[in-house]
Amino acid sequence: FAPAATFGVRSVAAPSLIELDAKKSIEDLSEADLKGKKVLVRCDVNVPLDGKKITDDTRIRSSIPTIEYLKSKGAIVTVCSHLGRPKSGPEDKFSLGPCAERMGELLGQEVKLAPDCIGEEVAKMVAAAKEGDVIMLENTRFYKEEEKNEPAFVEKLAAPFDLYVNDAFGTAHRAHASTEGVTKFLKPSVGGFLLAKELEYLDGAVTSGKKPMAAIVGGSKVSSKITVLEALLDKCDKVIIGGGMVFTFLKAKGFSVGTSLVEDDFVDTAKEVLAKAEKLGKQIILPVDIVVADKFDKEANTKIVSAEEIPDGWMGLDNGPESTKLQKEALSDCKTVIMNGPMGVFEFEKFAKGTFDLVNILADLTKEKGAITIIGGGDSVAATELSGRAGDMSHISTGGGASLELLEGKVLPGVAALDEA
Ligand SMILES: Nc1ncnc2c1ncn2[C@@H]1O[C@H](COP(=O)(O)OP(=O)(O)O)[C@@H](O)[C@H]1O
Ligand SMILES: O=C(OP(=O)(O)O)[C@H](O)COP(=O)(O)O
Repeated sequence: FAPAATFGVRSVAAPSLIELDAKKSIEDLSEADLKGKKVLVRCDVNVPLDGKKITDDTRIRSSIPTIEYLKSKGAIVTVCSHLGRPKSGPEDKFSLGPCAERMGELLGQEVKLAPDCIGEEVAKMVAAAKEGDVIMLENTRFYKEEEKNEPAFVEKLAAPFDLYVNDAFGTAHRAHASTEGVTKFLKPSVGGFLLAKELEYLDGAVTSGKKPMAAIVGGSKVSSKITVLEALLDKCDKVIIGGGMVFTFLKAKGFSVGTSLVEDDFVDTAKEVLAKAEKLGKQIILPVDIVVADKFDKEANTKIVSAEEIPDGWMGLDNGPESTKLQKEALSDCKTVIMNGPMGVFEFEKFAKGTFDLVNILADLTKEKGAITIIGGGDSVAATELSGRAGDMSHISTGGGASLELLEGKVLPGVAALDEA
């Protein structure tokens, strides 16, 4: 790996996809390394919420083995994570309270929520904790310095701890204070079980993935994910675009998109992606019909329109049935499929069909044709669990953007920054 200091906010290309064996894991630590030691564990407990109710706890459940292991070795465990994308400081709706409570239920012990992620109160709580205790710090993104990876903040975050474990696969593509910066202040800095499991599976599936290979990219994080698409065209035979990602592409093609989600700054990127696909002779499958709504509401009035004729004042919130047919046809010969991002606002029943139908298509592809299907991302996994077909997929990944960047051939900064084995 290149030295961590050379990594920016996004990951960088590397000659080999993942040199996991080159990185230290918690299993490389001795009893003495852990007994009575204060361990900062970076998890990704960025779960989907309906108010304060967790609608899918996959990411929390996946974090448990590493925490149990550390406890069993007599460590004092403190978990940190972000939740959502708070814009300006602490906001109650982004509090990690529900995650601490759920983690406590899963561990069968209290997980105390610290009032902050840095500062005196946190230091006191950690100092007073006993072997086997688990504390959760409040949302690291309540400080803008987290995403900026500012050394002064990193130092404060690291201060109460002896060592660091990164188990946040879902955030490993971000070079943030709690995923990358902190490794410069805490030694050893090692990977946890979830991180290792994800990298191991995805490395195999991607480097020796059978062709034809397809990537399905939807959801609402347009600017995060549109930049990955160009590179994905090199790896994949087909790219299916859905969800909120669609409208930036439709705009790039010159169609009107009503009040749909569009990131105007990325219309040119969409044009470049379309041009590259044409040059390479790769298929980009965009929806041909869209379920539109007169407002963003579960009770909105809806109708199905051509993707080329979204009326003024209406917003696209799901794929239409003809689009699903096209997707099914395109996927029918694929041997490896990776999906990140739902096809519509599946949280509202009226806009869930495009996502659930596609999930069924993928599950059938695995069951009936033996295709490798990988579903990644908090909301994509939530939708797959909700549909009851999660068990029929080859792999449910806790990382969406992280999986896509791996598929793209990048080394993730959260992994690159860990100690060499
Ligand atoms: N057409 C759309 N317009 C607005 N939001 C959408 C649209 N389609 C899907 N979404 C939203 O995208 C969100 C998930 O996006 P994202 O975070 O990128 O996926 P994941 O968590 O699987 O990585 C969901 O909450 C869903 O409601
Ligand atoms: O949910 C996440 O990513 P994902 O939606 O790509 O799976 C991770 O927690 C990272 O969150 P971020 O995209 O706000 O940095």
